[in-house]
Amino acid sequence: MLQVLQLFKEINGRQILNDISFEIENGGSLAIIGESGSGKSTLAQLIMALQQPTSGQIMFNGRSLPSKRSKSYKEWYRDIQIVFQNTASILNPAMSLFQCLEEPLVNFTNLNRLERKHRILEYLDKVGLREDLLRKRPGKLSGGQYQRACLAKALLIKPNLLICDEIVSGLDIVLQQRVIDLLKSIQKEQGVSLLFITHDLSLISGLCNDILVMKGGNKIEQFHTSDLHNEKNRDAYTNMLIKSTQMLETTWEL
Ligand SMILES: Nc1ncnc2c1ncn2[C@@H]1O[C@H](COP(=O)(O)OP(=O)(O)OP(=O)(O)O)[C@@H](O)[C@H]1O
Repeated sequence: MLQVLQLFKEINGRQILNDISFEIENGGSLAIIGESGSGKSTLAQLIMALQQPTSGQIMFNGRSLPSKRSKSYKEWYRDIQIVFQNTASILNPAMSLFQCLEEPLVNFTNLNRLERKHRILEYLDKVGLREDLLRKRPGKLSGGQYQRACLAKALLIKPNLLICDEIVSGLDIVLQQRVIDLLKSIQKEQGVSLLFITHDLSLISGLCNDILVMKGGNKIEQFHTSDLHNEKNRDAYTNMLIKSTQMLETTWEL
């Protein structure tokens, strides 16, 4: 279980996160929504131990957040994987896609060469990429292929928690749906917990059990996804986000 307790983050005297607490049960899924600059990515970076909080606690399956230099960092990083919005630097441009995907398997598993190859082919298929792409350098992949390759890289070591930070924002609507469907089936098959960060409410239904709304570094509210449209119980800010999503969808249909 992931537990985030009274988390504060200050950068250059500015409060970026202000008393954030939430939990994700093993196999559970939480969407974090909020406008640009609300602190969503900073929160993800803290959970990945890429930055340290000013105060507060992050626990995963009973262990505390390690510092990046500590021995337990490797274990933390094996259990929690992240796919970023801006993925351009995730895959080493000097390696083939096969080498990029093999790297985490070498670092985090005891699989032999043949087993690694099978695992890579299995996940390549899951994300809908062709085998012949494995010989290519990441720079030769299209944006959608690159994003899906990053997802395969994060998933093939079978993490317990996957953090997705705006991972479908740059994709067209067909690819967006494909990635969402993939996440749903991976959740079902592997029981991976999911923290799905987005500013787009329309992506969440059927994917996440709970929604946490953030604004200006503060947690506005958290509720079950089925209560999203229960307008009377929702904060005015959440209702405003819902309305703006509906307006965008209507414009799209016209
Ligand atoms: N290293 C940093 N130095 C200074 N300010 C920072 C730093 N990192 C984040 N911020 C500020 O913290 C606030 C929250 O940023 P963050 O990227 O976490 O928000 P976000 O909700 O993920 O936004 P987006 O959806 O646009 O990615 C922003 O105002 C940002 O400018």
